[in-house]
Amino acid sequence: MQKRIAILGSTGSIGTQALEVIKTHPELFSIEVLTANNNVELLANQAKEYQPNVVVIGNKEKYDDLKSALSNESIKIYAGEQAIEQVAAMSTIDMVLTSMVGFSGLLPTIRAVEAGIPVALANKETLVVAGDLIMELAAKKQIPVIPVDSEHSAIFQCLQGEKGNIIEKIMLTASGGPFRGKSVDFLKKVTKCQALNHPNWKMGDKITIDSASLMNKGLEAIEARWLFNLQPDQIEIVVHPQSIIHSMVQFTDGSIKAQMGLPDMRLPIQYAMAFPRRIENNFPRFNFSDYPSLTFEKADVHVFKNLSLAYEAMRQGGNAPCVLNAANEVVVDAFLKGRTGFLQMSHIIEKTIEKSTFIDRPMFQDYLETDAEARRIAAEMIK
Ligand SMILES: NC(=O)C1=CN([C@@H]2O[C@H](COP(=O)(O)OP(=O)(O)OC[C@H]3O[C@@H](n4cnc5c(N)ncnc54)[C@H](OP(=O)(O)O)[C@@H]3O)[C@@H](O)[C@H]2O)C=CC1
Ligand SMILES: CC(=O)[C@@H](O)[C@H](O)COP(=O)(O)O
Ligand SMILES: [Mn+2]
Repeated sequence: MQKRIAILGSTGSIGTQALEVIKTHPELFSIEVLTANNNVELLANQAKEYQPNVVVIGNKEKYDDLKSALSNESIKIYAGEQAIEQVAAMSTIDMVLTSMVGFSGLLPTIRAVEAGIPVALANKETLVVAGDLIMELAAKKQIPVIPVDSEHSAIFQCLQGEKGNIIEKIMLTASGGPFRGKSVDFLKKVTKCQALNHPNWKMGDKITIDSASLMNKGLEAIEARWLFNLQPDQIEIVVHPQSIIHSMVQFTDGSIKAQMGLPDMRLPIQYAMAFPRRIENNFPRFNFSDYPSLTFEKADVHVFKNLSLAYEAMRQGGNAPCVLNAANEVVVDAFLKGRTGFLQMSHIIEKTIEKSTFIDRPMFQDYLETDAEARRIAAEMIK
């Protein structure tokens, strides 16, 4: 029986790789829903090839273009944020892959979980913003949230077969990004082009900038906290420039399990979609002789302030990670548009956290308001 998949963000890096996996395994997966924000051309081509029941374009202004591109197909076409939310809860879906970027993933993820649909979660920002509410809802509904993010997939894989409260700590590996080992002086002058040049992974622009600033690792620590029910002190960052060990779990008896392989997101995507099965593929295999040394370092939290900011927000709790995320989305967008410098990003995030209203025990509406307030505050500092 095929698993009917909804891919939210099918035109992005994760979305297109998920479609590659699905294409190789038509006996296991079919596409029920595809969504994108602006990229009508790619969405329409994907729809023609994979014949989903429904496609949605987030930007309503693109609806007519999508409709005419798909005029010869019998595919339902919708537009707008709310339509994405609604399709994420369709009863004909067996799994939602959240591969849209940023805060935009929050509401569709909640709708999917509310509707009792298992989630393969790539969109880490969703858990950074409201991990407490989402994991509580998922537990209540007994719905699996299966990580796609490579580090979290690694931990999830290490935990298979283990029982009880057995995690002493986890070690999230970080490549260190394109600026590993560089000084503050160097970072003052780095360009968008340099920051987008990730040493090991080809990803969307937003996460690539996050990797360069180490905010990605901060967001991943918060993501791990919620996925695996950990305290901040149980989450350690280990810089591993080769990105071969995708993360590790140290158990209460001191034993460490690691998951490793070449950096290829198709593997964690496939693992999440096929879970609990492991399925075959012909992805390139890791060969030890190609990597005579796998190395490990400490992260430089003085140069890469984002990592400390994220840990502080995680420790502070409440709506602080939501503020951090919103400010980060604003500054990354500004950096990509050449409107702020690389180091200013951390400065603006720090100031936004200082100026935002702290809420100790936020409800869902508080998160929406926090996100809006933090975006306003951060944007003011970019003008
Ligand atoms: N890329 C990777 O290897 C990894 C990514 N992740 C996480 O996965 C998520 C996706 O990353 P990635 O694939 O790199 O991102 P991309 O930028 O490549 O793709 C983002 C996708 O989301 C859509 N999208 C963007 N904004 C909106 C919006 N406001 N509303 C609806 N849809 C939107 C885009 O549509 P359009 O093309 O039309 O703009 C596109 O389909 C992120 O949260 C990232 O942190 C995690 C681990 C690895
Ligand atoms: C592929 C993936 O999961 C990314 O989140 C990756 O981890 C980014 O690399 P960094 O370790 O440089 O952040
Ligand atoms: Mn990752």
